Amino acid sequence: MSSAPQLVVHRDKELMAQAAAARLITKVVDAQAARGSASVVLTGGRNGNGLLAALASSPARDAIDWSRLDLWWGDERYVPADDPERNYTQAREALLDAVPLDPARVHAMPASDAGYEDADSAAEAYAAELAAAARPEDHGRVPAFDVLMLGVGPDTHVASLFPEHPAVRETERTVVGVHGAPKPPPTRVSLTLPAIRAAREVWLLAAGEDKAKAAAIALSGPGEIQAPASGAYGRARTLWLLDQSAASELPTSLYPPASA
Ligand SMILES: O=C1O[C@H](COP(=O)(O)O)[C@@H](O)[C@H](O)[C@H]1O
Repeated sequence: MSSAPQLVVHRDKELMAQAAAARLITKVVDAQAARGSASVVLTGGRNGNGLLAALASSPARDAIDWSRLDLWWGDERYVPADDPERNYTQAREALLDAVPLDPARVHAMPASDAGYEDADSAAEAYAAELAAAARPEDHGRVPAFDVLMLGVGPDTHVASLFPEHPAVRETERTVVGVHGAPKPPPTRVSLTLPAIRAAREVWLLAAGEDKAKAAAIALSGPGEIQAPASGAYGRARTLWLLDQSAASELPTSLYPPASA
């Protein structure tokens, strides 16, 4: 099952971050009410961190039972644990250090000094962690994440799946080591498209002028090898959350007139 993308366009990136944070709170609260716990995959990058910061400053964040939330990552820069470029470190600064999470449910991807031989072995270990968390009803090797968020890069990359790169062609493994990424740092660990597509909902975040071309290309239907963002979809829903700048090169037929 896959879902056609739905688009929501907000006035600017601040409003987009606040609205997406509100949407995430509701989604997590609903999943916890329905299933006891919720699982969310975080993204790195400016838009993802903006959303986390908006969540941190929202009074409604207390509606979430943080102890019953599993957090995973879509990708990680393969750098030492104390490197400020790590997506995990940036997420901690934006939100995670301020909320009462259960540390056993915070599934950071390994740092380069965590004792693995290389990014490929680190990826294998993360794939094993995901497989161990998948329940029989998830029907796969990764949990059926409630929400998986992806920041869309200006070149249409999502997670660490870059256009024409070997990682975006992966059809078997759920997590791979990425070598020679065009955006620094060159070595990374990333979920693959098959793992991303196991999520119930995939949310693609694109705010800012530098995302306009990427959104237009990804939503105009090229293949996922050329535009990885176009291959990211959820089983129940695929949602593009944009601001007007990022939507400026889209045909207006793709979304209703911009709201707030
Ligand atoms: O390097 C990365 O970049 C993308 C997008 O980042 P942005 O700053 O252009 O919004 C992000 O989705 C990914 O997680 C991250 O590792």
